[in-house]
This record gives sequence, C-alpha cells and structure tokens, in this order.
Amino acid sequence: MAEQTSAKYKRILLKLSGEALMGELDFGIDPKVLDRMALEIAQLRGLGVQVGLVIGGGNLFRGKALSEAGLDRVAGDHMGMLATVMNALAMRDALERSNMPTRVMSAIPMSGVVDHYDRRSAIRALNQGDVVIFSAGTGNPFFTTDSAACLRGIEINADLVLKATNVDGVYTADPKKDPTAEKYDLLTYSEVLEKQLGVMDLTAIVLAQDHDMPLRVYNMNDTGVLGRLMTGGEHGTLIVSGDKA
Ligand SMILES: Nc1ncnc2c1ncn2[C@@H]1O[C@H](COP(=O)(O)OP(=O)(O)OP(=O)(O)O)[C@@H](O)[C@H]1O
Ligand SMILES: O=c1ccn([C@@H]2O[C@H](COP(=O)(O)O)[C@@H](O)[C@H]2O)c(=O)[nH]1
Repeated sequence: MAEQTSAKYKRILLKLSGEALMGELDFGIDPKVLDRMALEIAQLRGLGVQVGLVIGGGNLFRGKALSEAGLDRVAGDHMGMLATVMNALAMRDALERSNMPTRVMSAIPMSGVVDHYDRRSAIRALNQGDVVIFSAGTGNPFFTTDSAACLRGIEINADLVLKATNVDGVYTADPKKDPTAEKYDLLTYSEVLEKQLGVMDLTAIVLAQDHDMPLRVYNMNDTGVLGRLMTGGEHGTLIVSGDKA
C-alpha cells in the first residue's frame, strides 16, 4: 500500500557531501555529523518521505587528487568508490541506531558486506520504508557521486535530487574562493552548463536535464532545513528546465 505523506515530495534522492562528513576533522568521519544527519533523515521519514541516499567520498579519497599525486587514475577512482562504501556503512550504523531500517547497496559487488545494487529491490525497500544507501557511485571510473546521485534518482523515479553540501547553494563563482560571489535562488540546467557553475559536476547536470529531474543544492550544516524543504520551504538553489523556471 502506498505510504501516506504530508510532504510536498513522496520520494527523494539525497546526496551528502563526503567532505562535509569530516565536520571539524581534517580527514575521515565525524560521528556528530552522522548523528545529526540521521536525525534529519528521521524527520523526513516521519513526514512519510521515502529516502534514497548517495554519499560522496571526498572526506577519504578522490581519484583525481590521487592521480595528481602519481597514482593510476582508474586505481584512484576505485579507491574513491570504495571510500563511498565506507561512508555508507558508517551512515547505516547511525541510521539504525536512530531506529531507521537501512539497506546499503553497492554498484561494485561486495558479497557478505553489502547488497549488490538492484533497482527493483531498491524500489521495494523504499516502498516498505527502508532508507536505501546507494554506494560505490556508478561503479565506473571517471564519474563522480553527483552523477551517481542523478542516475539513481532517475532510476528510482525520485521527485527531487537534493545535493547537501557545505555552501548555501549555487553562486556566480566558488564562494570559498570569491567573497564577492552571489547566490542564485533559481537556475535552469542550461544556465548552469553555459556559466560552468562548479558546485556540481556537469555530467550530472546534463543527465538531470535529459530526464527533467529537478535538483536542489543546499547547506547541510543548517539544521532543520531538510525538513522545511519537504514542506515547501525555500532554501539554497533550485535547478530546473527553462519552462519550469
Ligand atoms: N559556483 C559555485 N557555487 C557554489 N559552490 C561552488 C561553485 N563552484 C565551486 N563550488 C564548490 O563546490 C563545492 C561542492 O562541494 P562538495 O563537497 O559537495 O563536492 P563534491 O565533490 O560533490 O562532494 P564530496 O565532498 O563528497 O567529494 C563547494 O564546497 C564549493 O566550494
Ligand atoms: O561513479 C563514480 C563515483 C565516484 N568515483 C570516485 O570516487 C571518488 C569520490 O566521489 P566524489 O563524488 O568525489 O565524492 C571520486 O572522486 C572518484 O574518484 C568514481 O570513480 N565513479
């Protein structure tokens, strides 16, 4: 039976930045950030919203940085994807401690550790109220977890892909480097592509554009925003097609 929801969205795909999981640390995972995110996700489940998660790996390894340090790029990307599985295991632990049944699926088979990704099983698990974490990105090198988030969001027919990051939305330039950068409330996919706005990788934007998947970028350090977004609040930046902007 379809779950009742008082929220604007029935099913979302939430992409959490790996880097933001570090919290105050220089590397790794800050358990306080995991616990806070688990509480926010519990709020969504309380509203009846089905939640798919993709977690980045930037707190541990990124293939590009490893290859710049001399490692083979594909080996580096494999390490990055494995990093996302570690983050997924840590997030599952935090979610289950908050009494939320959680499934971790991996695009790279990892028998005995997590389930192999299967779209139909994922949709069944979401319908029965489990949080589903899609780990190991797309399973292919040269991609990022932004693309994995859009891909899985489209596959599970999510109503919205949310990118939870450590800036307030999409700006005219990287706000960490340019203090004069200004934030957009609304953008079209074409504007993000034309202006090459770097908050999300452009492959992910093209995929979302091709499938008309709305995207929202917001700051995951703002407690309570996620719940408010589900009930029609406006935070961060919404990215949609020209006819909906
Ligand atoms: N135009 C822009 N608007 C906003 N942020 C931008 C822009 N250009 C670059 N950025 C940067 O993009 C970053 C996005 O960060 P995030 O950590 O989510 O990246 P990621 O690589 O997708 O995730 P991960 O940390 O998991 O690797 C922000 O921290 C910000 O500094
Ligand atoms: O589909 C994918 C997704 C990710 N990777 C590698 O993992 C790291 C971590 O992901 P982020 O999106 O940067 O957080 C990424 O840098 C890639 O090296 C991948 O190869 N394929």
